[in-house]
Amino acid sequence: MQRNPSLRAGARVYIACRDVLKGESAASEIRADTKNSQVLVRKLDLSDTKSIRAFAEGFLAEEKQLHILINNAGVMLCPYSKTADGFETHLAVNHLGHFLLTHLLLGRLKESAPARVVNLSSVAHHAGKIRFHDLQGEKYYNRSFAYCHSKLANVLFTRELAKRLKGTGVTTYAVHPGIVRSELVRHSFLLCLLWRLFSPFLKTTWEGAQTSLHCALAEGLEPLSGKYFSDCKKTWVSPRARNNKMAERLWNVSCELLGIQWE
Ligand SMILES: NC(=O)C1=CN([C@@H]2O[C@H](COP(=O)(O)OP(=O)(O)OC[C@H]3O[C@@H](n4cnc5c(N)ncnc54)[C@H](OP(=O)(O)O)[C@@H]3O)[C@@H](O)[C@H]2O)C=CC1
Ligand SMILES: CC1=C(/C=C/C(C)=C/C=C/C(C)=C/C=O)C(C)(C)CCC1
Repeated sequence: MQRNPSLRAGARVYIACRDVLKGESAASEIRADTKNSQVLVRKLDLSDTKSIRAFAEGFLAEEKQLHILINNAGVMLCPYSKTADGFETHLAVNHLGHFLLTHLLLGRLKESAPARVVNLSSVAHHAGKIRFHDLQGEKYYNRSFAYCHSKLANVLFTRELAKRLKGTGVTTYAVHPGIVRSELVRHSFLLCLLWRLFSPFLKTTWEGAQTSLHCALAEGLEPLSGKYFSDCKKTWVSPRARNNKMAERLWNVSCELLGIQWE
């Protein structure tokens, strides 16, 4: 696949990011590469519900259409911390932030249907559990498992969202991008070392983007809404990720935590 396919197709793309300077530098590269000037950078800090609401408000005022939402941002192996809203950081950034953002933008996605929501998960979801009795990790915290739990939440969110979106023309997919040579390992000295040593065997960021792009752009994926993809193919998920009761409970708890009502 070529670089930046949706931009080459003439789409307007928003880079929603916490570091606007970093976003602008990426946007300049993409503009130069695609000759499409329609790359816009906006501030979005997924660890802060105020920032998510401000981004969504600005976006909805600016844009009458939204066809593809890629919930890509993620953090891994963070030392224990809570966000301004009082949520454990992995849960907040990797799950609740995307959950709230999708909720706020869903009306526009429905109006623009056919439309798609792509949620970045991970093979790490296999080791995840939803610890409803201790969602904020106050009783027990392990930073590797905290990441795995949040990535399971991404698969369960995708599953429940697909169920609720049936018949709307909006479909959704969960993605494992592969093991990618990115900055995700920044909090672990050991993984930074492994990533360097094994760098030639890891996917490049370009390769890592292909499954997300496939789910966002490939024709005929609508019957697979709610499924999990790796290497551009529907792939097996863990038994917990197939648990509809767990998906529904996580949905309800997420709404309660965020103080939202999702019909
Ligand atoms: N790399 C891999 O091997 C794998 C990655 N994944 C998933 O892929 C997705 C992309 O990760 P990857 O590109 O590898 O990792 P990177 O760390 O390179 O990219 C993650 C991005 O998320 C952004 N981000 C982090 N916190 C926030 C926040 N609070 N608000 C807004 N943006 C934020 C980062 O912003 P900033 O640039 O400012 O740091 C960064 O741009 C993640 O969801 C990850 O879990 C899944 C499986 C394997
Ligand atoms: C042991 C080992 C590796 C480690 C892989 C790990 C630890 C991957 C974790 C990936 C995660 C958690 C991705 C994010 O979701 C390498 C570097 C592949 C090289 C071969 C030896």
